[in-house]
Formats: sequence, C-alpha cells, structure tokens
Amino acid sequence: MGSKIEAEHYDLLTLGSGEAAKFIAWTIAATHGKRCAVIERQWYGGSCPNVACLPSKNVIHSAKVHQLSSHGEDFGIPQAHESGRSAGKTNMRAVVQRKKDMVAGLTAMQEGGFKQSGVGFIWGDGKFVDHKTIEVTNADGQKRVVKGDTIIICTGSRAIISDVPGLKEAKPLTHVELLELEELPSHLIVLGGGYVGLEFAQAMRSFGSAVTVIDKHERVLVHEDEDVAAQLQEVLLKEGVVFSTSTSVTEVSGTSGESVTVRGTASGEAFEVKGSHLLCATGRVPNTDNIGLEATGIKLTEKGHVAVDEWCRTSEDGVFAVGDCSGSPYFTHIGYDDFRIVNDSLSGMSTSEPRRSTRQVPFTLFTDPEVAHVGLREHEAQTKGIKYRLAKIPMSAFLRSRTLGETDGFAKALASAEDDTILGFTAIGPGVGELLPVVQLAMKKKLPYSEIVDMIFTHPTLSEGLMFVFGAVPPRS
Ligand SMILES: Cc1cc2nc3c(=O)[nH]c(=O)nc-3n(C[C@H](O)[C@H](O)[C@H](O)COP(=O)(O)OP(=O)(O)OC[C@H]3O[C@@H](n4cnc5c(N)ncnc54)[C@H](O)[C@@H]3O)c2cc1C
Ligand SMILES: NC(=O)c1ccc[n+]([C@@H]2O[C@H](COP(=O)([O-])OP(=O)(O)OC[C@H]3O[C@@H](n4cnc5c(N)ncnc54)[C@H](O)[C@@H]3O)[C@@H](O)[C@H]2O)c1
Repeated sequence: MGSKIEAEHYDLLTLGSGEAAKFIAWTIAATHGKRCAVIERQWYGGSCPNVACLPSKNVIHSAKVHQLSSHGEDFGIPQAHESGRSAGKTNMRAVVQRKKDMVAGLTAMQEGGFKQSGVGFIWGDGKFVDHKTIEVTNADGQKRVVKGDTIIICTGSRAIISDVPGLKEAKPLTHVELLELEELPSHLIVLGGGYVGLEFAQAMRSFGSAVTVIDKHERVLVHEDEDVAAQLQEVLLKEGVVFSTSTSVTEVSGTSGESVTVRGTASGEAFEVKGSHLLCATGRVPNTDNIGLEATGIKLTEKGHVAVDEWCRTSEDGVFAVGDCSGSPYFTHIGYDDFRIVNDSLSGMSTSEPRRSTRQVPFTLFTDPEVAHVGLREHEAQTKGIKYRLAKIPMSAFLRSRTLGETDGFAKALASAEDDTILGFTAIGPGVGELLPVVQLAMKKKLPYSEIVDMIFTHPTLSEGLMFVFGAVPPRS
C-alpha cells in the first residue's frame, strides 16, 4: 500500500452516502451493533434529497401552482396580469428559496439519522488505495485512510456532457445548476427528451420560458410505447414546447446564461437554434472512473458500472455495489431495494434466488400529466412474442380526471392471453403514479385482474378508474 498513514478500522464502510448506502449503514449499526461510517464528499444522503428527485419535484410543484394561478380567471379569480403564460413574471428567486427551505429540512432529517444511528460521517473524496482500504481527502487537502471488513460502493452517477465541439465550453447547465437558477431563462434549449429533459422542459415553460427540446431519436421517451410518448409530446406541444427530434447536434457556440447556439442536422436538414440557456439532459454515467478501483480486484462492466451479481456482490469478497453506480435502474426506490438485498445478505439470508433481475421496476415521470408504468410494455410484448390481451381506456373515463378538468391521457393494461395475470400497466394522466401500488401488488401476488375489478373503490378517486381499465380486458379466446 502506497500510503504511510495508519488505517482506521470499521466493520462497515460506504463510499458515498446515497439511498442504499445510508440505509445499510444505519441498519447494520442499529441491528448488529457494528462500527459503521459513510464517506461522502458533497451531500448528506446523496443526490435524491439534495439535487435530484425531491428538489426537482418541489420546483415542478411550484411550476404547477404558477400555471394554475395564471389561469385564475377559469376559477373566477381576477388576474393582475394578462392570462396565459407570463414570461419573465415568475419570481425564480422565490421558487429557488422554497426549494432550498425543503432541502434544509431534509438535510436536518439526514443528519438526525446519522446522529441517532451512531454511524460516522467522514467528509471527503474517497479513493481505494488497496483492497478494502480507502484514502479520504477532505476539502482542506488532509488525508486519512480507512479500512472496512465490509465495503459498500454507492457513488451514484453524473450527467453526461458529450464531446460535441463547443458543448463543454458553452458551460451548459445540468439539473444541479438549473435547480439553483434565480433568473428565468428567456429561451431554454434542452438537449435530451428523456426524464430529466421533459420534467424540466415543462416546468420552465410553465414559469414562462420559451423551451426547445432536442433529441437524437425520432421521438421523445424512446423506451416507452409510441402512444405514450406521442400523448405526452402532444400535451407539451400544446403548451408551447418546441421539439426537434431526429436531430444530430454537431456544434455548440456561445455561453449558457448569455447566448448559446446549437447547430446540427434534423432529419437530414440543416438545423440551428439560438437560446439564452442550455440544459444537458442526455443521460448519465456512473461515478466509477476516479475511485481507484484499479488498486482492487473489483471489475467494471462495459458501460462502466461496477459489475455485481444478483445480490449486489462485486468480484471482491465483502465488497458490494449499489444504486446507479452498479447499473441498477436509475431510481431512488431501486436504490432502496438494493439496500434490502444487501441487508438480507449481511444478515445471512442470501439464497441462490435471483433478486436484482426479478424485481419489479415501477416508475413515474413527474410531468403533468404524469406517466406511470410497471411490468411489460406493449412494444416489448410484441418484440418478445408474448401473447397478451389489451385494455385501453381514455383518462376521461376516470371520473376524477373530469373533476380536475385534466382529462388528457389514457390507461392501458396488458393481461396474459394464457391466464388472468397482469403483465403490465401504463397510465398517463393527473397523479397516475399513485395508481401503481394496487397493480404492483396484484402482479406480485399473481392475482387475476378480476380481483381489481371486484374491489370497492371510493368515488370519485382516480384509483376508481382501475376498475374500468381492468374491466375492459377482453375475455380469453
Ligand atoms: C434531476 C433528476 C431527477 C430525478 N428524479 C427522480 C425521481 O423523481 N424518482 C426517482 O426514483 N429517481 C429520480 N432520479 C434518479 C435518482 O436521483 C438516482 O437514481 C438516485 O439518486 C441514485 O442514488 P445513488 O445512491 O445511486 O447515488 P447518489 O444519490 O448520487 O449518491 C452517491 C453519493 O456518492 C457521493 N460520492 C461519489 N463519489 C464519491 C467519492 N469518491 N468520495 C466520496 N463521496 C462520493 C456523491 O457525492 C453522492 O452523494 C432523478 C435524477 C435526476 C438527475
Ligand atoms: N421521475 C423520475 O423517476 C426520474 C426523473 C429524472 C431522472 N430519472 C432517472 O435519471 C435517469 C437519467 O435521466 P436523463 O433524462 O438524463 O436520461 P434519459 O436516458 O432518460 O434520457 C436521455 C435522452 O437524451 C437523448 N440523447 C442522448 N444523447 C443525445 C444527443 N447527443 N443529442 C440529443 N439527444 C440525446 C436520448 O435519446 C434520451 O431521450 C433516467 O433514466 C431515470 O432513471 C428519473
């Protein structure tokens, strides 16, 4: 080992304090009385409460409130300004402050979790220098070396900023900087029509920015069924978001925050758009390149994730990897499930049963309307040759959507052609993320879809509509 500093010993160490890591450390300290610590360079409790899920949803809610208030005349409320979207009128400072207040509360909550559990918090940048040995450099450049009998790697991922000429020099925003922006972009160009791109595109449009979304694929949300992506794109188009799909960006000039121009080709034709700000939302890379893995026997996959098995175990005994850096689907709730897997393993409950590859991966895209999904998508069933029965009903059949005046969207369910189990479910509509657990439970327990049809739902809740969509599944032939 290169370092001459004597290593401090822990029973369990985590590199990164994200979702899975903090729950593993808290639980192992509390239930097994072990000496545990997390190493973290930036944020108490990882990115979700600080710069990702929760702050973005806080800002998205502010955008919804802003949008509803700009339509106050629909509710008989006199408007101080012209109706419709009020470019330049949103007080972004207040929006950011509201978000900061929430984050401060969450930080206090995380700090409390560490204090209560007795888990040590080691601030600094961690790097493996030997097997199960990590050197931590703090902000003042001071180093300490720590060793763990068990190590959990949970270093997360970061936004990709590709090598397109001029892109890095343009100092584009990522979600991290966008969430701190106290000025309203006059024209935000969003590179990437995926989760991050669409959630922020709609929010910023609601605040009053002109927004252009650029995607290299022929449509946004390329992994979703075509009807789902088309429905959401239609809503956003109506709200004034401009799309340029099938677009290959070849050059960026200028500086985000001042003036920025993106050039390339769109469906083979020359393309150019000029805006005030540029957001990069073209996917994420795992933070595994600068953590000294070469000093260990820990292997990476081709995509740069830490290679793990069904129980989050790496190629080195006693070292686990969890969350985004391990290639688990990039969602906080999946990070939480990685915690459960490792906790079971550390509690001696590991079996030969697969865990990571067999779990449900539900998700909600927090646009307005939301997109919620679990299980098999229709196009996946078709590609895999899986026979299914389809039920699809408009969101307007969910009577709750009528009371909200938000009837855009639909719900569709895939039932097996062989038996009455549910293969998949997707909905696009107001708050449809809340519909998932009922369907998930039925799927997990392999219940026939008729169990949902036969339930008594309160009226008029959105979940009442589940009765109608599953009631529309055609009978088996
Ligand atoms: C804008 C945005 C919105 C999102 N919204 C949602 C959502 O609504 N729902 C959802 O489920 N998912 C959402 N996600 C995805 C979700 O945020 C991630 O999947 C999740 O946070 C990943 O957790 P993690 O523990 O793997 O990594 P992280 O939470 O990123 O934790 C990794 C931690 O490791 C630290 N670290 C890294 N390297 C080192 C090192 N060398 N030394 C010390 N510390 C280190 C980092 O500082 C970080 O705190 C969103 C993502 C983004 C970008
Ligand atoms: N609500 C949620 O749960 C939520 C919200 C935000 C993020 N996330 C997670 O974070 C992950 C990352 O989100 P993301 O939006 O950064 O990635 P993404 O993979 O969801 O979308 C990236 C988009 O960028 C496009 N793209 C890629 N390279 C491009 C290029 N050079 N030019 C133009 N377009 C390009 C892709 O076609 C794709 O549509 C998601 O996959 C998701 O797991 C979840």
